[in-house]
Amino acid sequence: MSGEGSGPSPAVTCRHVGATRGGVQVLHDVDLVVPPGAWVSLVGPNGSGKTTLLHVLAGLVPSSGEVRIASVSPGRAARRVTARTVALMPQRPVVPEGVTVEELVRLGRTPHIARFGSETERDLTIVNRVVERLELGPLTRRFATELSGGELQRVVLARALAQEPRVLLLDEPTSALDIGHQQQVLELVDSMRTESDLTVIAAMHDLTSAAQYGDRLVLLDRGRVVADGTPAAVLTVDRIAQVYGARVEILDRPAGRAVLPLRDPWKAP
Ligand SMILES: Nc1ncnc2c1ncn2[C@@H]1O[C@H](COP(=O)(O)OP(=O)(O)OP(=O)(O)O)[C@@H](O)[C@H]1O
Repeated sequence: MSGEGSGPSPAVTCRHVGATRGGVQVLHDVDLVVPPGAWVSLVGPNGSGKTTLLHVLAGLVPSSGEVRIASVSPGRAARRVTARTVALMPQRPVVPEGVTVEELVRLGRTPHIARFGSETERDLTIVNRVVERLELGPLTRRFATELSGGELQRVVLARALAQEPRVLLLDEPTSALDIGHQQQVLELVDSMRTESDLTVIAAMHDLTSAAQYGDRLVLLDRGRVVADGTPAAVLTVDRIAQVYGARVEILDRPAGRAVLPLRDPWKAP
């Protein structure tokens, strides 16, 4: 599962990566090699370091060890170069006042526009295509600050996709979405992944979605990778009990592994 060997160059390489937040070490010795076109679901309890790892990969948080996205070192390369290679859909997007949905999505093209240049026909075509695929047409003239949480989440994903990155980092991409939009968004990302060899690394709390969309799961616990493999290898009843302190049943379905939370039968009415 490492993606090493004689295949294509990895899309993502982390070797012995560590990171501190507020003076505390929150990532320890993370090794991760991801081939182009893979979907890696990053799972783990609250505070286990998922967002920190995504921010390290996006070059937003300094780290020790080696980090490469394609041939770019995100913490060291110029921001524009990094932003043409890797896009982050943040968990808590910050939206400036007075910016419309269309303007926000168009901001995704900024790293591709020459300094002092303006948008080309191609930039506008890409923005329109993303808006159409996420069915955002009716929202384009609205102010982004006035959207619902789920609407904003889809707009922020559109901005990241308009960036045309090689690697897309998603931080809880469906946390504010209803069940229909969850499926729509995850299917869309998956089809863009297969169409354009996009590499996806998605932090997800929903273990069923993580297993059904990810061909590989990386489980973090207290800043360390404690399991890395197929959903079937990583998601076991015992491991979920140990890492999350949760009681679950595992269901194997044609679409993949499903994780069903169960109430303690002694406490149920
Ligand atoms: N800016 C910060 N300053 C200080 N500590 C931080 C900061 N950001 C994160 N941390 C701490 O780093 C640790 C890892 O946080 P992180 O957000 O990466 O976890 P997570 O797995 O994404 O959590 P969640 O599932 O709750 O979103 C936590 O203990 C968190 O409190």
